[in-house]
Amino acid sequence: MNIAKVVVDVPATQTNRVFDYKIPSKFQGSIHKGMRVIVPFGPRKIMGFVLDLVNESEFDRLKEISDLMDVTPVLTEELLDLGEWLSEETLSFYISSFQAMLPQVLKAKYKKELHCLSSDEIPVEFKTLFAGRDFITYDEFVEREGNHAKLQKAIRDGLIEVIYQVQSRETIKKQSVIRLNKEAHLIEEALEDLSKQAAKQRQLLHYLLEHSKPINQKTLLKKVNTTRASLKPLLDQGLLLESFEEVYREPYEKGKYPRTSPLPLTNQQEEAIQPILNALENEEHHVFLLHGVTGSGKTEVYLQSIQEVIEKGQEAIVLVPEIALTPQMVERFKGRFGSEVAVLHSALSAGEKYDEWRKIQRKQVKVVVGARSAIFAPFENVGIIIIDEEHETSYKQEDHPRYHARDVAIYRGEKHRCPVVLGSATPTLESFARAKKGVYHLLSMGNRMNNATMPTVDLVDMREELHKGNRTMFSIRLKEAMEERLKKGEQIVLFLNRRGYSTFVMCRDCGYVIECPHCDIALTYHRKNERLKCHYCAYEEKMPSMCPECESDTIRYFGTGTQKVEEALAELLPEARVIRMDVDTTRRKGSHERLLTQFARKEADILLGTQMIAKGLDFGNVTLVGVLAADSLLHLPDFRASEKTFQLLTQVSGRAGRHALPGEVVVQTYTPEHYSVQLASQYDYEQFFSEEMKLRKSFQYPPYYFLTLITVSHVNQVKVMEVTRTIVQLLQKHLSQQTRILGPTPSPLTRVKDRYRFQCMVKYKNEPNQRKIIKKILTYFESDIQKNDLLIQVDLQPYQLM
Ligand SMILES: Nc1ncnc2c1ncn2[C@@H]1O[C@H](COP(=O)(O)OP(=O)(O)OP(=O)(O)O)[C@@H](O)[C@H]1O
Ligand SMILES: [Zn+2]
Ligand SMILES: [Zn+2]
Repeated sequence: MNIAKVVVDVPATQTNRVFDYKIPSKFQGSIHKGMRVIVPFGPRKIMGFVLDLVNESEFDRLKEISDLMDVTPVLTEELLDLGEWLSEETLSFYISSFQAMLPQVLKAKYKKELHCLSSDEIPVEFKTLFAGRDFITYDEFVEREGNHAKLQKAIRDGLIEVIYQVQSRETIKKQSVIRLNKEAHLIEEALEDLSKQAAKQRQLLHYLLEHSKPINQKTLLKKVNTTRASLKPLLDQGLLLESFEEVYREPYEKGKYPRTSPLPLTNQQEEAIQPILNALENEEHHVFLLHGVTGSGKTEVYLQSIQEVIEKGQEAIVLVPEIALTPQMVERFKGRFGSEVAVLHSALSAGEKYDEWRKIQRKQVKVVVGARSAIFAPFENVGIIIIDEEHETSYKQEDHPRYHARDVAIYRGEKHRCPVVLGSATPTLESFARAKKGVYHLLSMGNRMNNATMPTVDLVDMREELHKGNRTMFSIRLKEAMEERLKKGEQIVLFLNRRGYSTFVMCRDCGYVIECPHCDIALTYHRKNERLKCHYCAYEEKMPSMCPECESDTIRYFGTGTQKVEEALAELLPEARVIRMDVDTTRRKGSHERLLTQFARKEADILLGTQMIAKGLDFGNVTLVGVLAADSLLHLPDFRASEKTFQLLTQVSGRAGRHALPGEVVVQTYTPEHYSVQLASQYDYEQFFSEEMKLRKSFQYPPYYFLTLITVSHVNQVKVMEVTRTIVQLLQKHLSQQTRILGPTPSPLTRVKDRYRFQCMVKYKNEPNQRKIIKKILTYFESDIQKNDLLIQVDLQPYQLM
């Protein structure tokens, strides 16, 4: 094999294919599929991935590969195949897909260098700059000289050449290790010769003689309570030897987690796990939907399935939502499987992530627990893939490649012939519908552990509070319930949904929300021209000055933040100790963990937070959960608004009364009659499912229809409108009659970073040629995209409609 097929690091339509490169003889036999290489491309050198090795090329005069970046492949053959599939599925560039599967540090960095070709002839100012060196970095030129015209002339005159160097960002952490460099009797002799004053040096030698093992320098210095200064002479005399050895950056301390063993399963856990174990045994690919109420013990089912996988000598991938990847969650996996577990979490530093990834790549671990991108873990013998809280929208990547981790999981599960388990108390309508149709295998756990009752939910109508003259954000019911808990020393979780405030308009008197007459979603308020707009169909109207329903003038847009709640709490219950958890208080590394530990140690009475506290927390002493504004999600311009509200209310309620003490939930709402609020308060998923499905059917949304969202953006508004209109016309011409194309209409975010955004939405049942057509449309606009900074984003299966 002397020719390599390479995908190059240039994300553009013309370069989105493989290029053939000759393998120079010095690299013959050492280049393998899945390695990163450096190749000449136009005037520069860039990074590329080797997809295949062949003997023949249809092109002659091939350029040669310049260098290798890896010793062993970073992508397995399975992942290479997956990357190609992913690009086709999501209409992304191959290079973006491959890079999405790898840790950030494996992305190439490009550095420009100026090389001096003739030190005699270069102008004098360059002579001083180069100061006799063959080359300098471009950065140094910018800093010290910066005259581009002169540089360009020197390049034209052939005196200076620009060379692009591809660099790897990988860094490997090394630590200094100290060992004896002579036999024991020689060291003892040396000890006798040491001067009396060199007490610390003597201690060092004694210590190493006693322990006779190489030791980490830091540990050694600490043990002997000294510094490098006393070590240095011993190294210089050759009595001791220092070496540098690779270590992993360990974000999670070893041995910190007490080991747990499998719990005897309850009957319903037993029934749920059996089909999974059968699939494992028969090496069959099935997708299981584990529908288990909060606190039903889903995690134990995962753990014992994984146990089985490990015993078979296989590997497990577990996805949990980013915000649920709490220390508590990590502990449950590390507690059971110890150092067999790698954790991939966005809060880790780039270096830590790289090290965790290498443990997987080197097969030093058997389990990876991580957020979305952990689905690309380079295991080669996957035995199970688990997606916890499968309804979470963070499993969809909102950037190139726009993939959903569930789809990737199922694709990999098929390849490895292994089960995929989707778990949730509130599955997505898509998944539950598939389970009902028998595409997925439904496993149900309807009871909590030890048949603990679900907490009772009180719906408090905030309109009535207002009528009673209570204008605070806490209802009388919630206030009393909190006081009661404070007295008893029990704990409270207060939940506020931060997202989507101030966008929809609601009457505070009667709870009326203004919606689009055609789309069943709330209209969005635009402060600038005082208008309400629909972001699906371009319908708009004037912001009314009084409620169309009850003629009250208290109609206004809606919203409040956690900080405001904290202040209000301090006034209402001055004696309560409050921990606020939101993006602001958890920005620093480790702060998330610190706050939760404080709460677990009962150093606070109230945990106040956003989405972050809705998932996965398991505190026995929490007996009250308060939801401050249950409606805030309900009126987002998103057809999934009701589903999201139902999910969130169920998850938040699930935090109360999980152990011995019974729980209570107080939900404050302006629309207590809404079916998603009502049914969440009754824990009636099935009923919610059937109500919501009816609506989806009549308004033609998923899971009955598929959606494609195309968003166009550019600095020139007229251009954006024109391009979007053309796209709509092309789609109308080439897609089938039954397919509906909505738009062009301004995107909900009409301008981002000075770029205007327009969109159109395709609703379809069956469009086998859609990808091909959209690809053609993209090619049609290619030169505008390349030269005029036009951006066309295509999202097949959009989750984020804002
Ligand atoms: N077989 C068992 N025997 C005893 N205790 C168990 C068993 N299985 C689970 N538990 C305990 O029950 C509690 C709830 O379980 P777990 O957190 O796994 O539920 P879950 O279904 O994942 O809930 P959520 O969806 O709310 O995260 C945990 O404290 C767990 O340790
Ligand atoms: Zn509309
Ligand atoms: Zn009203």
